[in-house]
Amino acid sequence: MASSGQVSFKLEDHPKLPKGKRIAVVVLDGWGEYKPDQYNCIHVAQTPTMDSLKQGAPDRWRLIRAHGNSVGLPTEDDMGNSEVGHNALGAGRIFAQGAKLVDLALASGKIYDGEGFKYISESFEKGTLHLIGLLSDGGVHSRLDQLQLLLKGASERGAKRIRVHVLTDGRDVLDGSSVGFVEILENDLAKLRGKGVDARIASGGGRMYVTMDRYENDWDVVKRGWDAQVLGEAPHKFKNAIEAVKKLRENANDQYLPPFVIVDDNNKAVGPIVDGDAVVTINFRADRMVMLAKALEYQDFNKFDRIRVPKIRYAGMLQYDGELKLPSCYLVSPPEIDRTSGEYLVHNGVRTFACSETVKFGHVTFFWNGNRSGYFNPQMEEYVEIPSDVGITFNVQPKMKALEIGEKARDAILSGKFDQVRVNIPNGDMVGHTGDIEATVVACKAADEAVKMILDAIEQVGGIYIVTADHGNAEDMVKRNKSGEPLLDKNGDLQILTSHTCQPVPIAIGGPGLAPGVRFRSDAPNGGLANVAATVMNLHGFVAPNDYETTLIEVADN
Ligand SMILES: O=C(O)[C@H](O)COP(=O)(O)O
Ligand SMILES: [Mn+2]
Ligand SMILES: [Mn+2]
Repeated sequence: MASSGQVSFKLEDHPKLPKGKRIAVVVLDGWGEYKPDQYNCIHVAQTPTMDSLKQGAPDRWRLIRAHGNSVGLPTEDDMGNSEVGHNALGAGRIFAQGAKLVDLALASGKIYDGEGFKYISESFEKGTLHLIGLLSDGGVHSRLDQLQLLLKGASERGAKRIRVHVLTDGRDVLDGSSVGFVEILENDLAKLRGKGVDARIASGGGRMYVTMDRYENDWDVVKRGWDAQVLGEAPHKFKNAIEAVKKLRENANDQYLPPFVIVDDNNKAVGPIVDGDAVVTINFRADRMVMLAKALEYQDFNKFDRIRVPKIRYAGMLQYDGELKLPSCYLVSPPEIDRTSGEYLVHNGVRTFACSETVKFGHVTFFWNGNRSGYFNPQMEEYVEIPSDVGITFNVQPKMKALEIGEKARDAILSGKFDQVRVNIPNGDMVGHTGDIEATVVACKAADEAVKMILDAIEQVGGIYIVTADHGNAEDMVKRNKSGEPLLDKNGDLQILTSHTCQPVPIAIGGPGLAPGVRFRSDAPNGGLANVAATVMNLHGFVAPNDYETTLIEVADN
């Protein structure tokens, strides 16, 4: 992080816009714009506040891009996600993201020349190489093709015994697709065995129930993974991973499969992690790997009883937390997201409040600040986390903590202690991921109510609001063919889309504090999430740094 040294954080005054307005920055998670049909939960739900903002188009409401190249992803087919979305929103520039950086490092072979790979390869002679991560082609946290290349590359460079610990997806990809991904992986491992490499799947489980918790919401999730991956213990034992996933899917979907271990003919786990082994967590995205990284790396650790702590060589696919330097070894350097808008604004006297509930808390803090935990200046900032419900799927509580987030934001706005009040409202996304259409409609209504609460407070204090989203999700809940018609599966059932989408997201500005003449420019039709930071800086009365993506607003002469 270039937070000191040569960098000047002084921002120039905006020639026309005043300082000192209270500004609410509202991010609706998973709230895109799509055609209004019965699978568009935002359309079906009662969302009077968001609907009313739309009336301000084109001057005060428009759409912006939130996927593909506009957020630093490898291709235009890549849907947006929270990490890249909030990185772009907060940093004001487009950085090549983890997915792309790993692609490049694998394609050039540089991944094998780095310190991280050298470090783990010292275990190849005597130990086992364990690869742990999300098994899908979702491209949000990891990608199957990258795992396949790494398996090939590591075995060609001396790994003789490899164990893969798979986490099934069904969240960034269709539910049920896990079987196919395990089959592809098994096929690759069989080929490696044909070449004399002892390569097998050792354990597994569904990502939301095993290992991939985030922001310390529920350490039991990580413990279940630890028990299977490290200790070789799980309630379900199978000889074969394809059979395991098929069987466990009878009672759970891909995201929530219980943990299992693969055992040999003597019922002994084939791949616990032991002294002398190497471990790589293959996800490039940070949030859902940080907790496991801590368990693998920290000597002092009290979040759960690890029972046995093997002496391993551990590397992340990337370094997941730049501030904590976690993990200390990694295969690919993460994007260097420096000089984020949060850091600039704090240096220019903007007192900031950020809030969400646990499952999205790091989005408006950690991701917003360029994958950096902690405050830039604790005197100027306050980050409030509202504890999320634990141990449930959010279709059961689709309102989540939206109103509590709204209340905290309202109070922060009214208190007069902050110039910027920033929130993430999670409902559309978290409930959208469950694939439950009815619940997602309830979720969208609750999110809209939270927005109203915040806008009302802005109205009271003569402030400004900017409302946007990080990517699509709730606006389309079915898989479609190229002409946009819903697709059915082989049983004739609708194929429910649990993942994000590639749709654009809305952005709206307003409030009594908005200076007369402020409107969206018409000459930035391709504007995306990265243009928001400069826009927010303008509304605070500053000009954004030169290398930031351009502002979305202009001040028309009246
Ligand atoms: O981690 C998740 O929940 C999904 O893979 C992506 O959702 P998010 O990018 O909105 O967090
Ligand atoms: Mn999101
Ligand atoms: Mn999501």
